[in-house]
Amino acid sequence: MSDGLFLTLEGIDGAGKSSHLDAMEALFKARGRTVVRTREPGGTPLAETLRGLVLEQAMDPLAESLLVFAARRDHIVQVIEPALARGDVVLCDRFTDATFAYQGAGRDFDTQVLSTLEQWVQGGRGAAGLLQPHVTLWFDLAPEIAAERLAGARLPDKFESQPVEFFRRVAAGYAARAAADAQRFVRIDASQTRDQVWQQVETALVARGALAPAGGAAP
Ligand SMILES: Nc1ncnc2c1ncn2[C@@H]1O[C@H](COP(=O)(O)OP(=O)(O)OP(=O)(O)O)[C@@H](O)[C@H]1O
Ligand SMILES: Cc1cn([C@H]2C[C@H](O)[C@@H](COP(=O)(O)O)O2)c(=O)[nH]c1=O
Repeated sequence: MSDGLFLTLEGIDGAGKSSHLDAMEALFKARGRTVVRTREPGGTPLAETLRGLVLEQAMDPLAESLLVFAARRDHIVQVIEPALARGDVVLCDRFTDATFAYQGAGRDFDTQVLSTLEQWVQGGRGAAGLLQPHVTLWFDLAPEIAAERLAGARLPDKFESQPVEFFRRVAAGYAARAAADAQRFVRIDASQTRDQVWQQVETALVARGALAPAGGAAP
C-alpha cells in the first residue's frame, strides 16, 4: 500500500462532525495532499441509492445492516481502495463503526453477524488484513445536547427521529468500539465551542502523525 490515509469521523447525529470537514480538507490540501471527501452510507451512485432507502424506509435490522454493508462494499471497491492506492487522503463521514453503533447497539442487532459482514466486506486483502481507517475521530456528545442542536436545523430523517434512548445506546456503542480499539480512535469532546472542537481535531491529527507529508511518518 502507498501513503494513503484513511480518516473517518463518527458520532451520534448532531454531534457536529460534518461542521469540520471543510477545514480538515483545507488542512490536508495546504500540505499538498489530494483529498477524497466522501460519506457512508454513500459515496458512489449505487451506495447513494441505498442510502436513500436506509434513511427513508422502515426495515428490520438485518435488512438495514445488509444494505449498509452492500453500500460499503461498492464504496470500498469503487472509491476508497483506489484512492488509498494513489496515496490520497480519504476523509469519510462515518464507516463501519456506525454500523456497530446504530444497528448493533442502537437496534440491538447481533454483533457477531455484523463482524461476519465486516470480514466479508472489508477482508479479502490477504496479508493486508481487514480494511480499517488509520484514524477515527469520535465526536462524543450527550444525546440531549445533540437533539437540541438538531432541533430546527433540518427535517429529521429516520434515524434523527429516534428517541433519546436510542441515541444513548448508539453513544454507548461508540464508546465500546473506541475502548476496543484505542489506538485507532481519538475521542473529541464535542460539547465545546466549534473553535475548541476544531483545536482538538487539529491536535489529534498532529498527534497521530496524519499531517506528515506523504512519504513521511506512517499514520
Ligand atoms: N460545537 C458546536 N456548538 C454548537 N453547535 C454546533 C457545534 N458544532 C456543530 N453545531 C451545530 O449542530 C448542528 C449539527 O452539526 P453537524 O451537522 O456538523 O453534525 P453531524 O455530526 O454532522 O450530524 P449528522 O451526523 O446528523 O449529519 C448544526 O446545526 C451545527 O451548526
Ligand atoms: C454508515 C451508517 C450510518 N448510519 C446512519 C447514521 C446516520 O443517522 C445516517 C447517516 O446520516 P448522516 O447525516 O450522513 O450522518 O445513517 C447507520 O445507521 N449505519 C451505518 O452503517
